[in-house]
Amino acid sequence: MTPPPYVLSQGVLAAIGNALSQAFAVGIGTSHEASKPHHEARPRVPSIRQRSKAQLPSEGHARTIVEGRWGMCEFTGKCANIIQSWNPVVLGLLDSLPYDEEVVVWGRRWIVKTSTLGERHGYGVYACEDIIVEDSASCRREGPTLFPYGGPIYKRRHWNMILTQHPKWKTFALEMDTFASSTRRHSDGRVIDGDPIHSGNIAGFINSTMGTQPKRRANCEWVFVEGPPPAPYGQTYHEDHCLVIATRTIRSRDELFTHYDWN
Ligand SMILES: C[S@@+](CC[C@H](N)C(=O)[O-])C[C@H]1O[C@@H](n2cnc3c(N)ncnc32)[C@H](O)[C@@H]1O
Repeated sequence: MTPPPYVLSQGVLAAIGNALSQAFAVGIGTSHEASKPHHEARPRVPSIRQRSKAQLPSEGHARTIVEGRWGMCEFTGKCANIIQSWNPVVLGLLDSLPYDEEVVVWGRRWIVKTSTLGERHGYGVYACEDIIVEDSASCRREGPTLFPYGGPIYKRRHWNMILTQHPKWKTFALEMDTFASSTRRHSDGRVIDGDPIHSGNIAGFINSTMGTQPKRRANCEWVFVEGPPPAPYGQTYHEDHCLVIATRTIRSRDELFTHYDWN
């Protein structure tokens, strides 16, 4: 009888681990790992030897390994389609997002630097030019588009599976499908993994007005848009997308704030 996986010898497990890590050593977009002083050290995916017994492949079920946000994620075969390859440039985002340096994203100049909330709250996004929202914009969502909220898109239940494997990840996940059920296109809600370190997602650095002292006023918000982003960005890549929209005039050197529960 074949022994159950939990009695495999350490040597066999180590050999499997080595083979797998050679085959799938490259994570998605880790190019600016070096310049992230405000971020916690990224927890490395444990080697197979360190993993709990429950995460080892079950008997008779083919294991598929796919690239995760950084490092590897493992899933059984039926979940192998969860990862969409992500290239920030396709959506007009930068493949590397420097700090303290002006960048141009979607035709406007921005800088990512320490937030006005204070160093312990990390970075924030600042405008480097005025962005005028006309009083005549009757609906706040008619304001100018700033940039997309970009990153690989997962089904909610698959994202939850990834998180159970990586409980220490600081996540920047944005729910795409929170709008009314009558207009839902997907039965399973989708999530954008907007980690700015790995996806060039500048929107991931926008801080919340929640609990701020003195009170900050939101000057932008993220919205769901059905259909692909405007040309020339992500035309064929995206079925739907999320955008950050200015909701009131933003002056050069203003930090962007929106309202979300960051706790
Ligand atoms: C989407 S990130 C924003 C970018 C973040 N400052 C960074 O450097 O990664 C959300 C995180 O920023 C911090 N944050 C955002 N809004 C905040 C607020 N109003 N007060 C304190 N911390 C806040 C919290 O640590 C939160 O988990």
